[in-house]
Amino acid sequence: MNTQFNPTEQQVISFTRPDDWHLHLRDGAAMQSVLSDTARCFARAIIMPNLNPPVINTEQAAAYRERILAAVPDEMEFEPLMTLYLTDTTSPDEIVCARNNGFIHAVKLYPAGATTHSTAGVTDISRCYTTLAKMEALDMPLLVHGEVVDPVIDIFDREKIFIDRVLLPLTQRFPGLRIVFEHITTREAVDFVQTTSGKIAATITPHHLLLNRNALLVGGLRPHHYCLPVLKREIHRQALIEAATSGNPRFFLGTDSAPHPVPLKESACGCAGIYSAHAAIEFYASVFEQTGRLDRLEAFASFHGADFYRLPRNRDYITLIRQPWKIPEQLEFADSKLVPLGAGDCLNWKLVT
Ligand SMILES: NC(=O)N[C@@H](CC(=O)O)C(=O)O
Ligand SMILES: [Zn+2]
Ligand SMILES: [Zn+2]
Repeated sequence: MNTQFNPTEQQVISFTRPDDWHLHLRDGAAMQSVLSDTARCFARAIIMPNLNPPVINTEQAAAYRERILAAVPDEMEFEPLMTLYLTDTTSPDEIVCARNNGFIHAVKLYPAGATTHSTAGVTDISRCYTTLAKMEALDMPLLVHGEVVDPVIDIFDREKIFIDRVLLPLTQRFPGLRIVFEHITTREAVDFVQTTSGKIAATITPHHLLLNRNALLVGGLRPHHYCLPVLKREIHRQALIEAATSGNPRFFLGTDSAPHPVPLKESACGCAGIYSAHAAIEFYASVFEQTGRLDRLEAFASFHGADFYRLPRNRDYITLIRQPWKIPEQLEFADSKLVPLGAGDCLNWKLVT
């Protein structure tokens, strides 16, 4: 670690307060222990609905929103942007209800069995066509966990194949539907988002920018680097870095911060999910700095997502200073602990709070 002062290096960055466009807050005591990590930095976040049981209607989303707001520490401000979990039986009327409610900003598609808490997800997208048509008509965005669940498809190919089998046909059938391809992990996903004529954007996580699959598998199995979609080869990580730092407004920040307690990660069958909220903006800053594109961090973190969701950009600012600090090995998580992304590592940037 080089902590010597280098006068040619930028020491402070200030920019418009960012939002997190993909976040798992969980519920109850678990939510209570992670919420301030997000609220210290982000003004708003798109809240994933994969609770157990999932958030499938407007009433449940409104109640969840109230629980989140009640858990925000007094000295912080934070706006949860709610989503509904799409099922085979979500009705067009439910979309109308969600749209009229005003707090619901999107509907999330989990292919059944694709990821954590997705058993109630969609078994066949054609069952949702009338509901998707209503979303298109009411301009309600669809958020997508983009992986096929076909057991014969290799796990490293599940995103790529999802594009051809599901996403491309979906954009052709519903050209007016706004879609966010969540937590993209492959060069193919980057290419698709860049070139499609559909109204598509994508979120990119800090862990997929920082790590390739060696971080999961070399030198021993590292369960805290296991997430879905699973980490990919270095060429894919490079494509994601290029996309995130390109200035293209179709790419924006979404941490997919997904906390799980240590015993469920360090297990014979460990859960998918990486926790990054404790240092999210600092992780992104280090990636953008390494690429020589700190000047493009603000647009990626604070403008592109708000513009896509047609929400006003935030008006206040955050400041990061160059101050090396060590990420804790563990954090409290309800009555357990979690191991955060970068545990024990040093970060050069620190958010001033
Ligand atoms: N990303 C993950 O690996 N896990 C997420 C679910 C998801 O976003 O797919 C979770 O809820 O734990
Ligand atoms: Zn997902
Ligand atoms: Zn997620």
